Amino acid sequence: FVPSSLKSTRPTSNLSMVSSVPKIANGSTSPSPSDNGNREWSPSSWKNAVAKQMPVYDDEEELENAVKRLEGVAPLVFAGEVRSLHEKLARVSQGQGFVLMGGDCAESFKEFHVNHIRDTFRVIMQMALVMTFGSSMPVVKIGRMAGQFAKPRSEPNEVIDGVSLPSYRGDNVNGEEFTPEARRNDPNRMVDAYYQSAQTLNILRAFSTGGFADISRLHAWNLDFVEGTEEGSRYRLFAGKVDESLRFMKAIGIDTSKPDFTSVDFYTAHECLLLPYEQALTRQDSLTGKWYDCSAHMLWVGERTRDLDGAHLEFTRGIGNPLGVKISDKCTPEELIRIIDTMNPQNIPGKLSIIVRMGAEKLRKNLPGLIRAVQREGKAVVWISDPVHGNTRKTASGYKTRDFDNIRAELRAFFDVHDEMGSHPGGVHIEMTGEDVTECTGGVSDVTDDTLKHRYNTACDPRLNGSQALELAFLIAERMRLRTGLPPL
Ligand SMILES: O=C[C@H](O)[C@H](O)COP(=O)(O)O
Ligand SMILES: C=C(OP(=O)(O)O)C(=O)O
Ligand SMILES: [Mn+2]
Repeated sequence: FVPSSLKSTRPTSNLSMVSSVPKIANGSTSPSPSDNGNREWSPSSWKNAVAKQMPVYDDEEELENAVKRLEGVAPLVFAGEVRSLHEKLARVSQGQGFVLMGGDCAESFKEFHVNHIRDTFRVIMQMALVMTFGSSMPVVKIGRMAGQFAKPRSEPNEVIDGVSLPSYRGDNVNGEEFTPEARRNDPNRMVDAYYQSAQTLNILRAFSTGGFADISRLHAWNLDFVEGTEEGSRYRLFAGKVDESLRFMKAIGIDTSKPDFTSVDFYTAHECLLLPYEQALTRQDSLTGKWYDCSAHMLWVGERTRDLDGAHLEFTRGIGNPLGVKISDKCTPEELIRIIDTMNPQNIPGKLSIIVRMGAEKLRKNLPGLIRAVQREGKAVVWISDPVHGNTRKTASGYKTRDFDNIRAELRAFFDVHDEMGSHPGGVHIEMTGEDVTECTGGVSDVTDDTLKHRYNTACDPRLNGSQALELAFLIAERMRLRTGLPPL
């Protein structure tokens, strides 16, 4: 199955996208019409709309120079990869598969290390294995990685002991440290973020195809700190069953050393927030004339910037990548349909994912109406649950945290509502890390308000640790299993 828009696309060589680099700093790029809607679109047409959450830079020339440098760098992803993700998402929109998106709330310069990337990648692989084996459905694996830097904030300023400074907006904008120097918006950080993303993607590609993801090595994927937990034992039990299946396959003559068994398709995504960066990485495919944002395979627009007449929808409506949009309880069914019409005017399956994040209670109340509107209008979307962003709370001692029970409750509500509505629960989007952090409370790892301080390392929102993430994977596998008519695990 291939989405119709992709069928008509002539095959491109990977190099076809590095041609024609748009100029943006001086606004001299002549807009070329996009086939995505009737209005003229260009990589810089977002500048005519209101861009919320955008850092203001105090030195225009410094910004222009940084953007120029980025216009000259190599794209991080290529058209063929983007299309292969699109095809997989199209299948999910038709009920065949499940999306797993996960990674840090904010990648940081300080936390950058190959072990950090490896551990997150490994937990995503473990989760995917549990979900695929448990549900007998393909799982599309997407990392919130290699570009997830910019953060929208609730407050423009942060006040500590009577001192007010601009809020931290992600390492590609300013620094976390509470000093005027660190909190200055520095456009050169975009260039640093690009190079870090390139390194991250390089090692992710190596992990995906170089043997690390070989399914016969899955016992080696165990994480030390998951070992002693109930999730660890459940995972080992699963790994044993998969091993047995592999031995059976070998016995009947299937070659399990083939790439199907030894490598995985792994994609990247991040919030499309910092538009000068995204614009500079947007390149035109010389064969098809389509524009792609080559900073990631998939981009999503956040809850705070999804205004119909805003810059973020203007930018994303013109790019060929699969898109997502975050939706809270503030979004009405009518508004959702207008967002869909803007971001996916041709109603191409797999093009748009609706990432719902509102907390269990509000979700049970609001999601049915949103699904009903989508069904009535015949829109092809992928429904994804982000069960973390609607469940953030502050502890008495000031830590931002999330309770595992609330996250699990939102995920259950998501599955329940889709069961009632006859629609397909298409995926999950979580903030997680493979490390043994103490940022979210509860779950088998039993973090409490008092122990949050032990390993609270996040640069922004609290992440699930490896065992909490695995626990969610088992829950998802169980629910998907029931839907496919398989007996409980
Ligand atoms: O990751 C999402 C947002 O950037 C984050 O939740 C905002 O957090 P804040 O409410 O502390 O600004
Ligand atoms: C900013 C984020 O989410 P939302 O737009 O849902 O608040 C995020 O995913 O980090
Ligand atoms: Mn977040």
